[in-house]
Order: sequence, then C-alpha cells, then structure tokens
Amino acid sequence: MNDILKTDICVIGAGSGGLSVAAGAVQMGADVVLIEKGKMGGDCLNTGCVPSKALLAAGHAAENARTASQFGVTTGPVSVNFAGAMDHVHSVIAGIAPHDSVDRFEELGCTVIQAKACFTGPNELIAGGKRIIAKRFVIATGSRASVPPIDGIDSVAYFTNETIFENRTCPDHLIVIGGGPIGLEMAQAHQQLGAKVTVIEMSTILPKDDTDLVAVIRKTVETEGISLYEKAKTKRVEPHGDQIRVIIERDGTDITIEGSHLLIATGRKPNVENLGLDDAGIDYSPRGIKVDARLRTSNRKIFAIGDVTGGLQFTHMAGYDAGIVIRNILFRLPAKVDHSAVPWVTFTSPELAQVGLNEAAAREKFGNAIRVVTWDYAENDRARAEAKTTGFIKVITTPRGKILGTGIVGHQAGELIGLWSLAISRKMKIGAVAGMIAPYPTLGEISKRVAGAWYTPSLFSEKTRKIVRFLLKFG
Ligand SMILES: Cc1cc2nc3c(=O)[nH]c(=O)nc-3n(C[C@H](O)[C@H](O)[C@H](O)COP(=O)(O)OP(=O)(O)OC[C@H]3O[C@@H](n4cnc5c(N)ncnc54)[C@H](O)[C@@H]3O)c2cc1C
Ligand SMILES: NC(=O)c1ccc[n+]([C@@H]2O[C@H](COP(=O)([O-])OP(=O)(O)OC[C@H]3O[C@@H](n4cnc5c(N)ncnc54)[C@H](O)[C@@H]3O)[C@@H](O)[C@H]2O)c1
Repeated sequence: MNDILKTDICVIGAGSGGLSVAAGAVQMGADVVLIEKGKMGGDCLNTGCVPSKALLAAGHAAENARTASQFGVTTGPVSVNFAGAMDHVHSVIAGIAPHDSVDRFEELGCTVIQAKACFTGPNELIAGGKRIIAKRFVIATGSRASVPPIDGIDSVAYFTNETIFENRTCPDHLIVIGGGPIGLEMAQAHQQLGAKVTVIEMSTILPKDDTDLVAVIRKTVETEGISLYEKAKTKRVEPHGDQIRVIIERDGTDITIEGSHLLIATGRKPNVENLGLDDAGIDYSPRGIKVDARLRTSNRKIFAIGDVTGGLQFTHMAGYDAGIVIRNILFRLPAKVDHSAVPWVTFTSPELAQVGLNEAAAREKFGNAIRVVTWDYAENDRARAEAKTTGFIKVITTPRGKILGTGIVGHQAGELIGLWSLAISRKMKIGAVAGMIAPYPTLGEISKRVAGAWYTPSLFSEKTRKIVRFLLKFG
C-alpha cells in the first residue's frame, strides 16, 4: 500500500455519470483518476439502456414485418431467431464500447484503475492496492436491481437486467414482476420476439406517468397479447417441475400463473455499500447518498451524481449531474440542479414521453387554475401515411399560457419531447410553439397543432367573428 496517487479529481464508477465527469474534467486540464470495478460504461451500456433499446428494436422489426401487409407488402410467415436478436444487442454494445473504454480514457489523459474503490478517510480511498488522495472525489457508483423479499424467491431462477441480455433462447412464457419502464420495455420486446408474456404490477403500470397516456400503452400491449395483472400482490413463487409458479392475489382472489422464465423489474437500489462512506463522513441511507442542490455530500469535498443519489434514474440525468459538478469543482461556480424540465421516455411502441408536470401533478400544485390541451396523432398526415395514428399529445399550461408540462404517447414521442423540454426550460409560453413553422408532413406538426388548439376557443369565438366582420367593412 505504498503506492500513493495524488490527483485533482478522483471519480468512482465509469458509468454514464462518472465517464462524463472524467472526460470533461481531463479535457479541461484537470488531473483525473477514474476507478471502475466492473465493465466500463456501467449499467447503461452493458445491462441497461443500450441492450434494452436494441432488443426493443429487434422486437419492433418483427412486429413491423407482421403488419407489413397494410402497406401492400407481403412477407412470408415471420420467424424470429432469438439468438440472432441477442447477437444484434451485443453487436450494438460492442460498437459503442470503444467510446467508453479504458484505452480511450487513458488516451484522454485519465489514470484508469480497474478495481473496487473504498474510502479510508475524508480525503482518501484505496483501490487496486493504491492509495488515492484527491482534492475532490465524485461518487458515481450507480444502482442495481432491487429484488423484493417475495416468499420463495430464492427457490427459483430469475432474471434481472444484469442477466436477461445473456439469455439466447426465447422464453415460452416470461413472467415479469414489476410494470415500470424496465418491466414494460422487456415485456413488449419479448412478446414481439415470440414469447408469451405476463406482467404483474402491484400498483398500476408506469405509475410515475400521466394516467391518460398510460391508458394508451395499456390498451396497446394488451391488444398485442401481453397479460397484465395490475393492483396485484405477489404472494409467493415456487418451482413446479421445470416451470415457475407465481401466486398472486388480486381483488381478494388467489391466482396462479405458471411460466418458463421470471424477470424481476421492481425498481433499483443505490450502490452505497462497502464504499467506506462512514469513514469519509458521508451521510447516506438505503435510498441513496444525500446531496445538496450542488450535488455536494455532507463531506463538502466529495460529490455524488447519478443513480447513487436515488433521484431521477436516467442516463441523461447522470450526464446532467456531471455538468453541474464540473462547474462546481473546476470553475468554483455554485451551479445547482434544476429538475423543472427533465424529460423521460419509455421506449415501448408507441413511446411514452413526459417533461415537466403531468396533469395530476399540475392539478395538485395549481388546483383548477390550469389549461389542458390535447391533439391526436390521427389528425396528423405523416402519422396517417405511416399507419402510426395511435396516440396523442397533452400540454398543460397556466391560464396565461406558460407551459407547465407535456406528455406524448405515440410514434417517436421521444423525438418530439425535446422541443417541449427546451420550451419549459426557457420558460416559453405556448404561443412560441404555435408560431413555429413546422415542416410538412412531419410528426413535429403535432406540437404546433396542439399549441394552436390552445388558441382555438378565443380565435374562433363570436367575439373574434364580430371584430373580423367589423374590420372587413373598411374594404
Ligand atoms: C434495463 C434498463 C434500461 C434503462 N433504460 C434507460 C433509458 O432508456 N434511458 C435512460 O435515460 N436511462 C435508462 N436506464 C437508467 C440508466 O441506465 C441509469 O440511470 C444510468 O446508467 C445511471 O448512470 P450512473 O453513472 O449513475 O451509474 P452506472 O451506469 O450504473 O455506473 C456505475 C458504475 O460504478 C461502478 N461501481 C460501483 N461501485 C463501485 C466501487 N466501489 N468501485 C468502483 N466502481 C464501482 C459500477 O460497476 C458501474 O460501472 C435504464 C436502466 C436499466 C437497468
Ligand atoms: N426508458 C427509460 O428511460 C428507462 C427504461 C428502463 C429503466 N429506466 C430507469 O430505471 C429505473 C428502474 O426501472 P424499474 O422499472 O425497475 O423501476 P420503477 O421503480 O420505475 O418501476 C418498478 C415497478 O415495479 C412495481 N413493483 C415493485 N415491487 C413490486 C412487487 N413486489 N410486485 C409487483 N410490482 C412491484 C412498482 O410499483 C413499479 O411500478 C426507472 O425508474 C428509470 O429511472 C429508464
């Protein structure tokens, strides 16, 4: 343990958050040590966003082939090579991996240590037999699947996001416990790739999203053939021959569901254990490391970002947090997080995207002093051309038109939400979107049309008609 490394910034965890801090800081002239105990790229690249979106893309390709006849395109019977779909998943990971690799970060100038880090004091830690003393530390150790203590859970084999992308045979019947974004994305991908799928959710599916938008997802996945059990308590799981039985209770009745495979997708646990946080003087709980608005922990020289803080657990939030700590550490600016315009997207088909307040949250905050306008995909010419008319946009504003939140359920909703994210973060009024020229025919016109609809009651009113008739008298 004589090997001592002194550095400006020591980053723990080379996932979405840690990599962003390390790359930014080293390129701006700081001396950076980056420590990763597992795979470079963390959850997002290896077991999260990237594989899940690649598997969904494979599922959507199968679904598009099955429904191609509506365009007059005939295919033979659609067959899926599940292992081929997983090959696609791993080729996408492999394509992105060099960007997050040890080689790239060493070329940028970081010292990369591939080992587990553990604090031994308020300004030092050990990793890979080295003692690292840094002016500032950034903890970006992420989160892992949280498996609930369901009776019998240890008696059966189950997937989490860490193992499901290693599976190369299509499950006959995949039972998914948890109807959040992971549960629903994986449920639809597997169903579209040929598995029978059942989802068990103790609340309602996608409980963090607007209920009207979620209703569209519910209808779509049920129509596609996924069995949903909402407001269902998982009482027990048990092996039954080579099958898995899940016993649930819904409306006071026990129901037994038998499947070939089980996925647990019931939320996340921040990685706070075995990090020596007590030795470093850092306040934390099982819900995450406590940080202030500048992302400083209770030890002011140590910052924490991304999933480990237990906040909004998205790759783009880990990246956003990275920008905040870089400004704090390198430029001594008191930059603070602002969560008023955080978008998120669930990548089912149709997609569900949200930014700002949803209707329920807006009503809770402002009572009935809000306006809600909607516009259907079915009214959009591009959506019609592409036979993707399911869905709608919902915008919530103050009575004077300040945009409070937007939700979109429909084809490419995730590509449409950026405009609303910008509008909310720049505190724009809905008139700015109504006045935008949107190219025809694009799905983007949906945003312009919903903004236009906000003005419909006043624009096409009797008062306006009277004014127009009066003015026309003058020639
Ligand atoms: C299935 C799934 C799908 C997802 N899809 C999306 C999506 O579509 N869009 C989106 O925005 N988000 C998505 N997410 C969430 C996203 O993956 C996370 O929010 C993001 O990865 C968090 O980044 P992070 O840097 O905080 O942590 P991570 O990416 O998890 O990185 C943490 C790193 O720290 C390392 N580490 C932990 N402890 C130590 C230690 N003691 N010493 C050294 N290293 C350590 C870990 O090995 C890991 O590599 C998804 C997540 C899952 C599970
Ligand atoms: N597209 C995306 O951006 C995306 C995709 C996947 C994951 N993520 C991120 O990862 C996080 C974790 O995803 P997640 O879906 O695991 O978590 P989640 O917390 O969002 O959803 C978990 C769901 O499981 C349910 N649940 C919990 N315990 C249960 C039980 N015993 N029985 C039945 N249902 C139970 C909850 O009610 C909830 O609906 C997300 O919150 C999100 O931040 C993002």
